Amino acid sequence: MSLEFRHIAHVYGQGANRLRALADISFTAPAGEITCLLGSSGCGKSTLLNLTAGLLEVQDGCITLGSEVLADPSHNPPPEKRPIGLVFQDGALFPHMTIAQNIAFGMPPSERGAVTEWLDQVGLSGLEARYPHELSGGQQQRAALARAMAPDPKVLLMDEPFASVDIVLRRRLRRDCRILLRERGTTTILVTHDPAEALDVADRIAVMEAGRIVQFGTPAQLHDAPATASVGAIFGGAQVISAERAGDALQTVFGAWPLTCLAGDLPPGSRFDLLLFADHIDCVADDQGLAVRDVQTLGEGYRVLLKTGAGDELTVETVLPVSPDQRYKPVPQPGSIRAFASA
Ligand SMILES: Nc1ncnc2c1ncn2[C@@H]1O[C@H](COP(=O)(O)OP(=O)(O)OP(=O)(O)O)[C@@H](O)[C@H]1O
Repeated sequence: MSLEFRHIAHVYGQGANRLRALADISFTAPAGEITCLLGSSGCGKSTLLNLTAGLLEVQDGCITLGSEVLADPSHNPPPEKRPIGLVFQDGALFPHMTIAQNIAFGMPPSERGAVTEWLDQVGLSGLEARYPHELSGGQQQRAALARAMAPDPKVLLMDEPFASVDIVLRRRLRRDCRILLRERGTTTILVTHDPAEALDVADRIAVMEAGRIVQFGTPAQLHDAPATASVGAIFGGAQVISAERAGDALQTVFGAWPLTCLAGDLPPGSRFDLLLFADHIDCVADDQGLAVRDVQTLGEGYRVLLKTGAGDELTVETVLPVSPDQRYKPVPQPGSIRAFASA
């Protein structure tokens, strides 16, 4: 079943403490897909998740599940009355119950025989009699996932579910989770601030900034036609810098670059956000250029951090050797930069 958000707004506090956390959020998380809410800290991801779970009351707008209203200002059922499973960052297993008891919690008594299957599905066979503190962080997250999914919820909400496990295990957990969710066709919303994680697991991504959806689409749609420079910067190695038009050039803190470095036309206006990639910028020795702050050796070539006198930094990648004592001018390759009207 698809989960649809229509014109959701949310305010915390009153008077001088009033804070608008969400404004006019509308999108549909398609049935059986994984939709990621991606954005930096404080952009409103958890608020939207908590409104869906019933941990917060919907003040404005409407959330529907399939053809039914899940919540609106006149109808805010408590979490236990919603067909929703929840997984948080720390797993939040019941500490006084064994892993088997945790997974069985919420399952109808007639189906509790399936606990063994769930233990197998999440790779915890043989650990059913252990208590949560006797498992590793990753194993606890697997148990939390099984507990949330065992009652067969129509929707699964996950808030930074892999954040507390180390990077190697995180990749495996993500992969296992993605496979399991796809197999079961569970409509899932996953909150993350990590673009790599969103790209790794998401069928769709809702990019959030300051309480709004900046863009909603598949990873390919976001890659091919980013709505803003910051959406484009989700993809590895991208940098965003400000520029102004100065005749036939773009003036930046790193120098003036010809309009021929643009991919496509310059949008209307005079101030722009430029999206550029480190491996599309050449590094030209120039005594009037920028100082080298750091050089990192890559498999082939070097990643160089250049710095202006005012402290602005730009990363470039080059196959030519770079001397830390030499100054360099960064020169973007023709057709390599995308320009967006500055907000
Ligand atoms: N209970 C609350 N009372 C007042 N303000 C709150 C409350 N909860 C969240 N906020 C504020 O609402 C805004 C959105 O918070 P929210 O937790 O939804 O963001 P987030 O994107 O999930 O952030 P993070 O990634 O850090 O968890 C922030 O400015 C936050 O300070």
